[in-house]
Amino acid sequence: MSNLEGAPVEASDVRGRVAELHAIREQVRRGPSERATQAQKAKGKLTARERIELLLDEGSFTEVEPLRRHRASGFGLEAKRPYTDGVITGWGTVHGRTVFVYAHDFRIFGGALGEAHATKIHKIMDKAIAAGAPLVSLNDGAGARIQEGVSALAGYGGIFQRNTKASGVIPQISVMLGPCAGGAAYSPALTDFVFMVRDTSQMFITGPDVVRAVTGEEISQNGLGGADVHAETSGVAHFAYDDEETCLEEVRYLLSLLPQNNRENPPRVESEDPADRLGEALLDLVPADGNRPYDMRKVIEEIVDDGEYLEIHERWATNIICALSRLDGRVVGIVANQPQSLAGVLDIEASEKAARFIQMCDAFNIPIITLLDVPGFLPGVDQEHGGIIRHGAKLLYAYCNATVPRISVILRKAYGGAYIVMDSQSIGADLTYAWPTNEIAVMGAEGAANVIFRKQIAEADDPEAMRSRMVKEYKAELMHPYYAAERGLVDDVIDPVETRSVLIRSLAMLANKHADLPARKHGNPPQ
Ligand SMILES: CC(=O)SCCNC(=O)CCNC(=O)[C@H](O)C(C)(C)COP(=O)(O)OP(=O)(O)OC[C@H]1O[C@@H](n2cnc3c(N)ncnc32)[C@H](O)[C@@H]1OP(=O)(O)O
Repeated sequence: MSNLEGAPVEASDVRGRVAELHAIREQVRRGPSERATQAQKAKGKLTARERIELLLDEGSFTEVEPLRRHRASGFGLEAKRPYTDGVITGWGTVHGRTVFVYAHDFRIFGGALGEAHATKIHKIMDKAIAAGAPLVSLNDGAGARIQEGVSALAGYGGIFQRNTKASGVIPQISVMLGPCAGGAAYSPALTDFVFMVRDTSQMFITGPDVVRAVTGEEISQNGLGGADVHAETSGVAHFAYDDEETCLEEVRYLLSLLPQNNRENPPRVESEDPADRLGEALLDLVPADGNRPYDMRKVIEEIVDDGEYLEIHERWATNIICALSRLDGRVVGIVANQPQSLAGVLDIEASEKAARFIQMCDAFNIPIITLLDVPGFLPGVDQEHGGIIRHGAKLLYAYCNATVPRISVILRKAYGGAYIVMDSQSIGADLTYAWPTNEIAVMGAEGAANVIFRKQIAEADDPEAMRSRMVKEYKAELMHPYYAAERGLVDDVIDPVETRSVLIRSLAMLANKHADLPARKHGNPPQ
C-alpha cells in the first residue's frame, strides 16, 4: 500500500498490484486530509472534485495525470509531495459534448502553481486545442508557488501562451472560485468568459496589503477584486453568482450555446416556439416618442425562442445589451441599445463591451442581430479624454471585421456616427430593417434645426415659433420613416410584430454565408 507522501509498497502478484492501484486511487480521490477538506468547506467552498462533478455530465470525467507529483526541493518540499500536485486535469462531457477541464485543489499548497502543476495544465490545454473542444478552468489558487520560485513563474508563461494560441479556436471559460492573484488573474483575462462567485472569489494583480503599502489605500479583498466589483465596475467578469452550484449550472448553459471550436457552427436545437409567431406586445413595449425610455430586454424576450436568453456583462455598461439566444433553434448574438440606461448612448465602456462580444460571436460562427435605438455617442470631456475615439473605434472595427451573418433592426433612433457604427448597411450588415417608428438621421431634429436654421431662428420675430416650424420641416423632409428605405439604406420597413419571423427567414437565407478575406497576418485593431 502507499500513502500520499511516500512511495508505493511493492505487491507481489497482479491482484496485489491492482489492489494497490485502487488504494492509491482512493487516496487521490479523497485528497490530502480531512482537515484540509473541512477548512475548504469552512470558507463556503466546494472541493475541486465536487466542482468537476457539478460541471460535467454525471460519471463522464476522465482524469489525466492523477499520480503526478512535484520533484522540487527545499523549504521542506521533499517531504510534501501530494498526488495531483494541486490541480486536477482531464476531460468529460457537458450535454454530451467533450469539454476539457482543470481545477485547482486549494487544499494542496493553496492551489498554488508549481512546475509540475503547470505542466499538467499545459498538457490539458494542448489536448483541448488538438481535440477542438472547449476548455474550462476552475480557479482556486494562490498564484505562483512561492517555494518553487521562477520555475513557477515560467509555468504561467506557458499558460498565457496557450490561452492566446487557443483564442478564437476553442471556447475558453474561466470560473473564479477562490482568491486569484497575480499570474492567476491574467490567464482568465485572456479567455472568452470569466465567471465569479460572490464573497468567495477575488481577482487582483496585487492584494490589499500591497495596495496599502504602495498607495496607502485601505480596502478589503472583496472591495478590491470581488465578484460585484468585476461584474459592475471593471468589466473583468462577465457573470457573477451567489453560489458555486448556480455558477457551474450557468457555465453548462453557456457551453450549450457555443460550438466546440471555430470550424463548427453552434448547436442548433428543435424549437417549439413557432417561427411565424407574431410579437403583438412589441406595439406597446416601444413608445413612438423617441424621448420615452423602455426596457429593451422585454423586446428581446418577445422576439427570441421562448423568451430565453443569456445576458453577458449584465451589470456592466448597462446602456448596451449583449446576449446569446436562439431564433428557430439557431444560436444568435444580440447587441442592443438599452434606452432605459443613459438613454442607450454609446460610451467608452459600452463600446468595449459590445466590441469584445462581436469579436467572440464572429470567432465562433454566431450570427449577430443588432437592435438599434441609439441617440449617439455620449458627449463630454471625460469621454473625450478617456479616449472615446479609440474605444468607439473598437466597436466599429469589430463590426467591420465580422464575417458572420449580420442583421440589424432600427427600432427608433439611429443618429449620426452611432447609427453607422451599430452595424449599418454601409459597414457591411447583410440585411437592415427598420420599424415605422425609425428616426434615422445625422442628429435629432431639434439639434439639426438649431444648427442649419440658426440665422432664421435668431432673426425671427418669434424665435420659438420659428424653431418649432423648422424642426417640423426638417423632420418632414429628412427624418420621415421611409426616407432611408427610399434610398435603399435599409432593406425594408417592417411591421414590428413581424420582427421574429423576418429575422428567422433572414438567418435561414444567410446560413451558408461565406466571406473571403484578403490574406494578412492579422489586423491591427484599435486598443
Ligand atoms: C505571478 C504570481 O502569481 S505572484 C502571486 C503569488 N501569490 C501570492 O502572493 C498569494 C499568497 N497567498 C495569499 O495571499 C493567501 O494564501 C490567499 C489570499 C491566497 C489565501 O488565503 P487563505 O484562504 O487564508 O489561505 P492560507 O493563507 O492559509 O493558504 C492556504 C495554504 O496555502 C499555502 N499557500 C498560500 N499561497 C501560497 C503560495 N503562493 N505558494 C505556496 N503556498 C501557498 C499556505 O502556506 C497555506 O498552507 P498550509 O495549509 O500548509 O498552511
